[in-house]
Amino acid sequence: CSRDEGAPQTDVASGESGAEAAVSEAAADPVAEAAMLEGDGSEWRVRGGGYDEQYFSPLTQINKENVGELGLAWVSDMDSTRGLEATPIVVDGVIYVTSTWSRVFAFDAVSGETLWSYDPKVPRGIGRMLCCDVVNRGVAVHDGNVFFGTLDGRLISLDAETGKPAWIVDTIEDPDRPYTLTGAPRVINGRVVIGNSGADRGVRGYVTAYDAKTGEEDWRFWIVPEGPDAAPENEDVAAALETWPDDPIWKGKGGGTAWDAMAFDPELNLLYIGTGNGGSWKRQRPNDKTDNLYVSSIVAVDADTGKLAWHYQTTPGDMWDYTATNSIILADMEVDGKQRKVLFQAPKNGFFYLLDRETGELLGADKYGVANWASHVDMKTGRPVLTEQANFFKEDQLVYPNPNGAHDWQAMSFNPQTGLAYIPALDVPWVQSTKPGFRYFYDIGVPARHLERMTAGQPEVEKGGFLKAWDVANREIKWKIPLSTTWNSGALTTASNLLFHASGDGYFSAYDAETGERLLHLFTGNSAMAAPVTYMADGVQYVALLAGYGGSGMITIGDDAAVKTYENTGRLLVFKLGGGEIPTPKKRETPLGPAPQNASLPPLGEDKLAAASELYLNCAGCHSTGGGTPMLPNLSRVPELGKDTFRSILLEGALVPRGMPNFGDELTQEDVDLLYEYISRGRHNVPVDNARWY
Ligand SMILES: O=C(O)c1cc(C(=O)O)c2c(n1)C(=O)C(=O)c1cc(C(=O)O)[nH]c1-2
Repeated sequence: CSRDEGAPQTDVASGESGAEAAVSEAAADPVAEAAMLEGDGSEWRVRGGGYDEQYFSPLTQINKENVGELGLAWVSDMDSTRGLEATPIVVDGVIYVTSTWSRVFAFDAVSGETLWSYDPKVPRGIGRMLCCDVVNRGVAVHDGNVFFGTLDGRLISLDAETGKPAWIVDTIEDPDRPYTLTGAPRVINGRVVIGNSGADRGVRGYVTAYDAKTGEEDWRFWIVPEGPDAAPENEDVAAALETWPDDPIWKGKGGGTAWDAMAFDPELNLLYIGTGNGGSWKRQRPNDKTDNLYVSSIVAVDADTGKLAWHYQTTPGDMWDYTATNSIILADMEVDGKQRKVLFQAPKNGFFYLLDRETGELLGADKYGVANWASHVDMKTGRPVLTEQANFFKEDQLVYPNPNGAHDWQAMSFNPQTGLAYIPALDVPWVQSTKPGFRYFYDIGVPARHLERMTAGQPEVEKGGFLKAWDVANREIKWKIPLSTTWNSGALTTASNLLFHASGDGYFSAYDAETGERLLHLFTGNSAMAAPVTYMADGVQYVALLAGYGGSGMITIGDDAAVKTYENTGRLLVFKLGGGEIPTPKKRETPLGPAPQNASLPPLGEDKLAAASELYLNCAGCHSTGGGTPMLPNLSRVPELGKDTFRSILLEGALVPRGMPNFGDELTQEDVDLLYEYISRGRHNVPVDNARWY
């Protein structure tokens, strides 16, 4: 990690009335504050449209009859060709949104004019530490300030009007550990709450609350213990420690990082946090005996103290990257004849969980996707009943879901009128293996094989990407829409019973939220991942979509993805009734796909080829195989650069300023020369065994 480059400064202003006074003042009436933030829906002030994270808007100007008339109001270039994941936040006529490399933009919500932008100058070498692209999931806006996290772990408060920093704090506990940060902060009771990322590389996850006025740290919730020999910080950590093995190997690396979902109930004053996978997917945590709390869990903490109220672990002793960081939605509804305050989640593991959010009582756990790692959840114990496929140590098993889950971070939405939750879902298997593979994972090999080969002879399931409507109270799928790509956008639903969604094939669509009938199908030419939002300005309802493909879908896009034909030009697209034509991004000069191998060079020989393809796994995590990814340069141009330049890129970091990390500490010159020969022969264009997830 090159944290020394452009190192974060701590610049904590001392608030006039002191941290405590500021926090308690803002917390005076959390219920009234939550109602104010949700308002009448004309703004989109908090991430999910409200603290309940429903991604539901009460706006009705756009309805089933007129939605077909949507066209472009304005479009803004996000200066990015990689993944864009932010939910736009709309306050006082301004849209605040983040781009790649944790940059923030403020646009006039009506004209699209750029009001200001802020670049925190994240050290570009950090790309190597990230599991899933140089993404950011957006800002929080509160009381005249814009808060956001940076890839290198800073939390920054900007003046909402000018974009100038008010304070900057470093949220990273230990700069020598491979922490990163991609999630959006939430402002709750006058505190800015933020988690972090890096579980796959071995960090100890935590969530911290800072005073919104001053940046002073107020409380921290440790998701996992430090290690078997370390004194627990408090009784919640002590309780968690009981569920970990007495083996120093997981020390400091337990994982559980909270990198996306949070929701808040102001009446109960409980903050709900979704936690991530274990720091090692296997081996180091003998999970047959230990649950590894609070990994892959929903934890409810007191919003003023960070003290645990209850927890529910969706995947005890997780070994499959089955994070529970996915959307957590709060609603009040009748379940089995009883009115309940519920919370629900469709985490990666394929089960839809319905909980009483006051107590954590499990009310339902039902498969919403294909999941063969567990047969069912025992409603008495709340635990999944594992199948043979769950055995990590048995080679070549086809497991559903894969590590992108049956649903990843893309926002699920909930319409209280239809009672349906809309899940951007995928049913795609993978093959887990303990053989060495991607070196990216700090201690394990998790290669995958070709889906076609591995699924031969397996029972047929309908694989692919879907938009699924889940009846929350009745605990069943109502309908699902098949999509031609597996990696698609978050969902938005409105009081007109509309459902908005964008797919990887470049279409922005609206559906009847009751039936799933498609009412709008607009070609934008952009593959999108982030959730659309809606707002009103000067009596006009707008729908905004941030579009730019990447994230962990970067190496797994389907053949129909628009980014194969069009440039992955990051854009904020804003629609209104009677709007205009949508200009598509520029077409690629050569559509992406496997390029020919170079037959003019002598073959490498079996041993060298095997060694080179193993080395290439270092590259494949981002650059993929079979012709490269749409987000990063196609390595077929490497021979044009020549061997010396290739060496200087990999061993000296010549392209670090452009986001290509330096591998000088890991690869030798001999390795690099071998890679050069491999790529020069076009071998990286051959989709090799073990080099793709699916
Ligand atoms: O364990 C982690 O800390 C962590 C972090 C992130 C991230 O910060 O983006 C992702 C994941 N895990 C992950 O498991 C995952 O599927 C994922 C997808 C994406 C994305 O942006 O598309 N990020 C992440």
